[in-house]
Amino acid sequence: IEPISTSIAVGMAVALTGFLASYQNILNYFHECCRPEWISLNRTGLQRDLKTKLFGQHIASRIVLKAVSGFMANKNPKKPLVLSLHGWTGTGKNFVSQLIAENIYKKGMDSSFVHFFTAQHHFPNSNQIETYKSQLKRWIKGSVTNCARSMFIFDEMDKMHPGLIDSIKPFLDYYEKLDGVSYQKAIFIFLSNAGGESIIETALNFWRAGRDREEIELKDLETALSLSVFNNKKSGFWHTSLIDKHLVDFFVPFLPLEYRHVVQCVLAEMKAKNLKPKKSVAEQVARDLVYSPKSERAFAVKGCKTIGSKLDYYM
Ligand SMILES: Nc1ncnc2c1ncn2[C@@H]1O[C@H](COP(=O)(O)OP(=O)(O)OP(=O)(O)O)[C@@H](O)[C@H]1O
Repeated sequence: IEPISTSIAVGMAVALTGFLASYQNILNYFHECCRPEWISLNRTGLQRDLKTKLFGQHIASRIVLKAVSGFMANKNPKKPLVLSLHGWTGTGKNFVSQLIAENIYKKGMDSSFVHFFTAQHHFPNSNQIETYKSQLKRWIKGSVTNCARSMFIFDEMDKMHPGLIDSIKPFLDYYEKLDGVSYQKAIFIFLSNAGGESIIETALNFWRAGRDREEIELKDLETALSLSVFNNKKSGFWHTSLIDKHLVDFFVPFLPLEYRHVVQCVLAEMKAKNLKPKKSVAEQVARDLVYSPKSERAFAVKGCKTIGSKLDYYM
């Protein structure tokens, strides 16, 4: 072996390795991949967003921050994080999922590791359940194989076929590995209106008693989120099966929104649209919404849901 050519060959190999490593680094820098540079919790960011962007949801805010930061700080979770978000329409369930995604994934909801399903859009035909089941299972397995820190959001959970929910149950469980894949670092978020009416009832009792909304505690809503409530035909079946096996880690109640929260939503929407926030216009928009019960006008029937489109009309 000739020493000079050997040194040149070794030198070239080292240089090539170095080049490939830096090329990989550059690639990772520009192209989303399953690494901490792209996926890691910004706890301060999540805390700030929940405090400043989410209105009227002190309980949800607290639970979500604790649940997500505890889970993400755990290097070896025993099971995936499963959150079940409940409440009336337009109260912020999708919005909170978005805030979670934005503070974990650099690309937020646009991340290729965040998967969003909605019952009526993705699984519309009940006669195709078997196809949906195998597609969904394959999708979840493929995604988690690709990246353990994947997030799955299921909207309109109360409209999902029970068979489909059954098919995802194994992924939520305490298995170390399922067919060679570990799901323990994934996050599953279920959104539904189930329990919404009972949450409103509790909030209304506080309102009528002239008590501060912030005084409402999770334990006050426990009945609303209890099995007995979910156990009705309309919204119950899926929950029973998940609760029975203790697969849901946190039930997160969303309170109905009041006039003052709607005003905050309108002002936030103005800011988002680069419009100069005008309180008088925000109050006008909020005043023109429908509230329930009619006599007391306690809670906005559609929460903050239609604000975006309404604002165009008022400005
Ligand atoms: N509590 C809130 N704080 C701030 N903004 C809110 C809140 N609730 C709703 N919004 C605004 O209204 C929009 C619609 O709300 P969102 O989609 O989160 O409602 P939802 O609870 O998921 O309703 P649904 O049950 O009908 O799906 C959000 O994108 C956000 O801009």
